[in-house]
Parts: sequence; C-alpha cells; structure tokens
Amino acid sequence: MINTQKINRQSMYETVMNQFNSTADIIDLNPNIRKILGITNNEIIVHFPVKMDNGKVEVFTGYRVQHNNALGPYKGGLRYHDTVDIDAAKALAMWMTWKTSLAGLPYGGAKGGIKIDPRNYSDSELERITRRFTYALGENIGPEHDIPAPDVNTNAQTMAWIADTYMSTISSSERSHNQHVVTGKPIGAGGLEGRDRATGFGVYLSIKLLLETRNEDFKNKKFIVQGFGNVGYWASHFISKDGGTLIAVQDAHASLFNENGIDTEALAQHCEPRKGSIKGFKGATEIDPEDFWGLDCDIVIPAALGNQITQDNAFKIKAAIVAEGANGPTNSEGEKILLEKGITIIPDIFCNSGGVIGSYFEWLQNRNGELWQLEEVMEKIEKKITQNFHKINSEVKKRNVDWRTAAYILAILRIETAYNQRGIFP
Ligand SMILES: NC(=O)C1=CN([C@@H]2O[C@H](COP(=O)(O)OP(=O)(O)OC[C@H]3O[C@@H](n4cnc5c(N)ncnc54)[C@H](O)[C@@H]3O)[C@@H](O)[C@H]2O)C=CC1
Ligand SMILES: O=C(O)CCC(=O)C(=O)O
Repeated sequence: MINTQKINRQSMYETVMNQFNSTADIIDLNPNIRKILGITNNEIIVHFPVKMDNGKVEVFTGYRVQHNNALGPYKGGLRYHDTVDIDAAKALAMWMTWKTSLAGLPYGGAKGGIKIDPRNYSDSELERITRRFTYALGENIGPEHDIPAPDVNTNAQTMAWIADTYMSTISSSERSHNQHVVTGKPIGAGGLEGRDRATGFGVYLSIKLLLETRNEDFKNKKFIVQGFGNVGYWASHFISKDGGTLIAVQDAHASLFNENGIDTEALAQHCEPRKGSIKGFKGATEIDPEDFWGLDCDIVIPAALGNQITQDNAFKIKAAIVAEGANGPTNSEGEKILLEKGITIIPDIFCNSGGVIGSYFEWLQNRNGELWQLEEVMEKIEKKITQNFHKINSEVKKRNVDWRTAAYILAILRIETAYNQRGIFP
C-alpha cells in the first residue's frame, strides 16, 4: 500500500509535461505544434446526481479530457478512483495521445473517470452512477469522436452499461451500428475475444522481446508486480507460463512475498472480482510494503497507479528491467535514479499499449460487422507490438537514448508529420 503523502510530490501532469518538453527540445519540434500538444483540446467536468440504495441522492463529479485528435478520434479509458481529478485526467489523456501515435493507430488521446471509491457502492448503485455519467457526457463521446475503454476499477460490465445508455440516447435506426462507442465490452455485447488479456499480454511480450535482444528468456527470472488487477494478473499469467517466477505482489491492501514463487492462478482465484484483494492469500507471507521495491529480482512491473517509483524508493530497486504496465508509474526523479543505475525502463506508452491495440481491433470488428476469434486477435496484437518494439529499438540505437526518449521521439514525430502534411504550419 502506498503512502499518498510521498506520491503527491510531483504530479503525473508534471511528469508527462517534463517528458514532452524534453522530447520537443531533442527533435526541435515546430513551436506551433509544441503549443498545441502542450495543452489539452477539451476538458469536460460534469456533476450529476444519483439516487442511492437508501433513497438519498449523492452528487458525483466525472471528468473527460480530450487531449489531441490530430491522428483520429479521441481514445482512452475511464477510471473510477479517489485520485481522479482534472490534473490526473489531463496527464493520462496526454499519455494516450503519445501511446496511440507510437502504436501506429488512427486515434488521438483522451482519459477520464469519476472521483469515487467503487468499493463503497453496491453493483446497482455503480450501474446507476455509470448510466448517469454517460448521460451527463452526452455527445462528448461517440464512436467516431471519443471512445472510452476500461481502466482502474472499471471493466467489461461498466463498458456494457455505457454502450447501452449511449445507444438509448440515439435514434433507433442508428443503434445497431454504434456499439463501438466504447471498447472492452463483454464478448456477448460486441466485445473482442482477447481484449481482457491484451494489456497484460503486451507487457509480457515487451519484456520477452527485450530479453531476446540480450539472448535471455524468462527461465530463472524472478519478477515482482504492483497491482493484481487486469494488467497485473494477465502479465503475471503470461510470464509465469513462459517460465518466470512471481516472487512478490503488492495491491492496495497488502504486500505478499514467497521466494519459491507465488502461484499466479491460485492468487487470481483468491481475489474475488471487482472488490477482490490479494490480502489473506495462504501461498505467500505478508511483508512490510516499504520492503516491496527493494526485493531481489530481475524484473519489476508496476501495474497499479501513477507516481509509484520516485526518489523515495527508486534507489532500492535491484532489477535490471522495470516494465511499466501502469500509466506514469515512474516520476522524473525516480526515472533519473533508475537510469543512473543502468536499469532499462520499458516505457508505459509502449509497454501497456496492447490494451489500446486490442481496443482498436474491437472497434474495427464492430465497425465492419465482423466477429474475430481469439487466436487471430492475439496474433494481430503480437505482430503490431513486435513491429513497434523493433522501431523503438532502432531509435534507441540510432540516437543512443533510453527507451522512453526513443518512444516519445517516434510518437511526437508522427503527430508533427500529420500536422505538417495537412499544411497547417508550413
Ligand atoms: N486495463 C487496461 O486495459 C489498461 C490499464 N492500464 C493501466 O494499468 C494500471 C492498472 O490498471 P488495471 O489493471 O486495469 O486496473 P484494475 O482496477 O484492474 O487493478 C488495479 C490494481 O492496482 C491495485 N492498486 C490500487 N491502488 C493501489 C495502491 N495504492 N498500491 C498498490 N496497489 C494498488 C489494486 O488493488 C488492483 O490490484 C493503471 O495504471 C491503468 O491506467 C494501461 C493500459 C490499459
Ligand atoms: O483501450 C483503450 O482504449 C485505452 C486503454 C487505456 O486507458 C490505456 O491504454 O491507458
């Protein structure tokens, strides 16, 4: 569990702006484009009332920030968490713009959510909250305009409620072909086979590809994971299946350690859906959360919230690789320390891009009226991530820079090219 006083030192917004500005300097980004990308296009804040199970009305605050749509419709998740505010949504929306650009997708970037701890609400309250949020967002979302997806504490069920509510607001003749207003839906409601595991699979694959460049694989490799939700679980599943040993897991409630290995599937079974936690799992010992980052291992996977690896703990990390499953888990000071120690950071905008790549395939599937099988989806995701890995690796070598810098250069250059080709800033 994290000490929030420490994580608030540098905001995620400051982190993403540092990353953007240092890249803009390196590539000598057109100053007009720099101005545009340095701000967000639209920041939507909605307050909406919902009747609770006890009959009382509570008013909630929801956010949707649309950063940039030079490459296509806005795309990015919705998060239900206490830490959601306008600055967090702005930072996360910017990361989406870089991520979709780097991945080679026809999308821009957006992010949003509700400031709420979903554990305090019943399922039927969450359904009403989600539906009222969707009404409040109104035409700010749409299948060709802004397409939400799952993020922290939201899931396929949340997306199904949004799609159903959105479709009830449009004309009946439009309903049958607007399912792609959100991605990450349940399979029976237009979802894509494999979207559930797509992000974790991408995290696994990005590490595997990096290990291959070093003539290594997962055998005899020990890894630790912060966050055992969608991303943390699926990343652990694929790495364990490929020979890696999960020795520690931390979530919002506990930190667990077993030097002989934690059974990923047994731990997943222990966590009941949505409100689940790793706490109380019998196959590992609970440790002090402060000891988590310093454990002796080869790979560290932050897969929870932003600003987790900072100047307060980066110096403790002994692993050779930090693979960013989460968005913005490493702040600027933390990154400096890791790089000085010679640790390779696989940056979030590449490492967790399997999710939005899967979402793109779901969007195409819905748009084209097709149904894709799991095997072909996973092959397509693997192909795209592998191609992107090689592009970043070439940039790392060509410019002799770290992986985040290389990824940012590619992402921002693609957007700059789009603006230039449109002839806006000759
Ligand atoms: N779900 C997706 O497809 C994608 C998610 N991501 C990012 O991955 C990260 C995790 O997302 P999901 O797995 O979808 O969320 P989730 O809601 O399924 O799981 C979140 C996990 O983080 C843990 N957590 C929350 N607060 C914590 C704290 N203070 N300390 C330690 N652990 C804490 C929770 O206990 C839970 O295990 C987020 O940063 C998200 O933006 C990135 C790309 C796509
Ligand atoms: O699948 C998507 O559209 C976006 C998922 C997301 O929020 C992310 O990649 O951070």
